[in-house]
Order: sequence, then structure tokens, then C-alpha cells
Amino acid sequence: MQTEKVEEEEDAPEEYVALCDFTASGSEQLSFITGDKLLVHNKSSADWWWAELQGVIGYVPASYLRLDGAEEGDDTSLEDPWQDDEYFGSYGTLRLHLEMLSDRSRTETYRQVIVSNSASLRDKVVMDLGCGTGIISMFCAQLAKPSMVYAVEASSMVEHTRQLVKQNGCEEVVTVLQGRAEELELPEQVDILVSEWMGNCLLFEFMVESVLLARDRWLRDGGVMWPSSAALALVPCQADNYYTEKMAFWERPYGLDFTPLQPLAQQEFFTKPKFSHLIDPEDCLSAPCDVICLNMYTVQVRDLEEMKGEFQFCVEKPGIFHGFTAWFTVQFESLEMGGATVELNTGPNSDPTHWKQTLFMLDRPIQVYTGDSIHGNIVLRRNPVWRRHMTVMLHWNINSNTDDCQANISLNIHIHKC
Ligand SMILES: N=C(N)NCC[C@H]1O[C@@H](n2cnc3c(N)ncnc32)[C@H](O)[C@@H]1O
Repeated sequence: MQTEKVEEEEDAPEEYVALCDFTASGSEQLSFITGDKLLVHNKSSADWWWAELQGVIGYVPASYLRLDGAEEGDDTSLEDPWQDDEYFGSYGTLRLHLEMLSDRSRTETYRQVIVSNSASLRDKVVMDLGCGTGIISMFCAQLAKPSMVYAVEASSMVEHTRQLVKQNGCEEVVTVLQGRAEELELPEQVDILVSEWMGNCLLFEFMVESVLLARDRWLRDGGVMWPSSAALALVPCQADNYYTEKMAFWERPYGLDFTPLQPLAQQEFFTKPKFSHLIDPEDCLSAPCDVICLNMYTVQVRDLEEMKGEFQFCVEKPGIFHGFTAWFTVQFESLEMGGATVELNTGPNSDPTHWKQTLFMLDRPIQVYTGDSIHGNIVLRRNPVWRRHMTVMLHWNINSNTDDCQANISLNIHIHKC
């Protein structure tokens, strides 16, 4: 591409270096690999910049880049890749705790786990990792008779947690400790490590890393993890309302043709997940499948860097394939041999939760028919810079045996950063 000399002096583009690989999804994005030097011409938004690499121009994710020549230490934003000040700051106020406590499906599930294991909890030592207001710890103290519950909380909420434990007569059993669980010193190993660590798309926030580090350090051999396992579920779906709201809108607003804005709408709205999606079961085009499964006893922190899953969906009814919807389930094994496993399911056929579901939109909808096969794989890649973030890549193909389908849809790659 010729970059002709411009008349007036523009802001000279800044040179940035790529901190990790990025694969474009769509012609308006620019792929690069770690170490590439990109010229940033326009920081069009906080997340996406207009940049040039070897004469090719496109959108790039800003969080993957660092100003060239800035050493790791110089860049203050990289001093806090866990963004802990912001993260634990957000849990120091009531807003998120009210949201979690108001989620009856979530909170009642943890209560049911304690009640159904109350006999086996007798005289056990429990750690409640990321206890927040201490609700799970107080369930343990009120509904069972453990010998000790270490309620661990890193945010400033902890001072209120101590008050709540005392207010509810649990101070004999519950010891509240402030700090990151993986850095704390406990006086003893624990028999049960219970935690409500799940984020959007199961892993966002990556609090799970803290749970695994605490497991390796404080859970005694033969101890129990609650949740014991977790799974990310995926389903191809229709999302006509969302598509109409964000894309079809530009076709004829107030009698005018705004379709030239549709590529921008695609870039701005459909290249990142919609976390607050509530999918109607009727919009599922097939049965869901678990694409990523975590065994909380064996999964390692290093496994979290990149998790892959295959999928094969058989379309059960004709419809418009707008995207994929993801949610998670977690399982709590019984402390008694052969006892019933308790499950928290955040999917469309269960009671709604504050996590809702996550919608990944395709860059263009596709008509599908009963019997079509949508198969491919999903890759969750943890952001090498921002440790609480990840990128989700979906590759899929459609094999259709309907006569009027011209050819199988080519390989489609979607990248969503969240
Ligand atoms: N997605 C969620 N369930 N978030 C709940 C997170 C709760 O655990 C707390 N928390 C998260 N990570 C940690 C950690 N490593 N150590 C202690 N508390 C933590 C956080 O302050 C909040 O109260």
C-alpha cells in the first residue's frame, strides 16, 4: 500500500512492539507475532488501534502491545498485570457481593452442598477461599460441625466479614484471615478447600489460579476440592434480537441508508463476547456439549495458559446460525463414598444466575438446516500480559447435505478478547 506524503504535519505514528501473537478474525484486523514492530496511526478506541505492519493496515488489540523502547519496568500498567488494585477494590464494596448473594441458584447450591455433607463435615478443617462476606463459612458453622473454617479474603470487605461472623455467633468455628490465599500462612493443612471462584465463561478473572496454588499448598493428601470439577458448555444458536439491535439497525434508520457503518458495527460489537446474554432455550440450534473440562484435583496452573476443546453439533432444526453461546457447570462431589454429586448449572435450562450466559457472534449469520454438522474447536488463550483476561478462538466448519447449499462453508476463525 503506497503511503503518499501528507501535506499538513500529522501526528507521527508511534512504534509499538507486540508482546504476544495475534491472529486476525476478519479482513479489518491485522495479524502479528510476538516481537513485531507495528506503527500505530490511530488509537480509535481503548481496546482496538489502527496500525500498520510491513505496509498492511488494520485493527490490532491494544492490550497486546507495548510502546517500543519502554522497558518492562518503565510501563507502570505492566507493574500490575493482575490489576489487583482495581480487582480487589471492586470486591471491597457491596455491589458485587450483593449481586452474588442475590443469586439464589448460586448461593442455595453452596448451602445444599454443606447440608448434604453435614455429617461428614464434623471435625473437619475447611478453607473458604475468597469468602467475600463469609456466607459459605457461616453455612458451614451453622449447618455442620467442622472443627475450623479458615475464611480467607483479600479485599477490604474482610473487616465487615469479621463483624458478620461475630454477629451470627460463628466466631468459635470461623477464623477470618485477610490476604491472598496463595500467600497466606495457615497453621495447618485443610481437609476441604471450598471456593466460589467462577467468572464469566468460567475462567474470566482467573481466580482459579489462586485456588490451584492454595490446593497445592494447603489441601492435605486425600482432601476434597469443592467444586471438584468444572465444564465449559457451548451451543450454536440464533440471536436475532441482538443481531437486529446491533447490525440490522443500520439498514434503514429513519428512512436513511446507514449500511456503510455495518463493518464498524461488526468490529465494535461482534469482536468481543456479550457477557450479559440470556439465551432462550428455543434459540439453541442443537444440543450443547462440554468443550472444556477441568478436574480440580489434577489441573495445573500451566494448563490454564491454553485450553482447547473439540465440538461437533448436529443441527436439530432449521434456523439462522448467528453465533455460539457458552456457559459453565460445576460439580461438588459428596464427602461420603457413593453419595450424590451436587451440580450448579448456569445454562439456559436451569434457574438463571448472575453469570447469565456468554454470546459469541459470527461476523455474518448463516442459514442452517436440520442434519447439518457444525464441527470445529475452541481455544481459550490466557492473555500473556493481562493475567485476568483471555482470548477465545472458535474455528468451525459446516457440512450440509441440503441440495440448495452451494458448498460447505469455509473454515471460519473468530477471535474474541475478553
Ligand atoms: N468470580 C468470583 N466468584 N469472584 C469472587 C471473588 C471473591 O474472592 C476474593 N478473592 C479473589 N481472589 C482471591 C485470592 N487470591 N485470595 C483471597 N481472596 C480472593 C475476592 O476479593 C472476592 O471477594
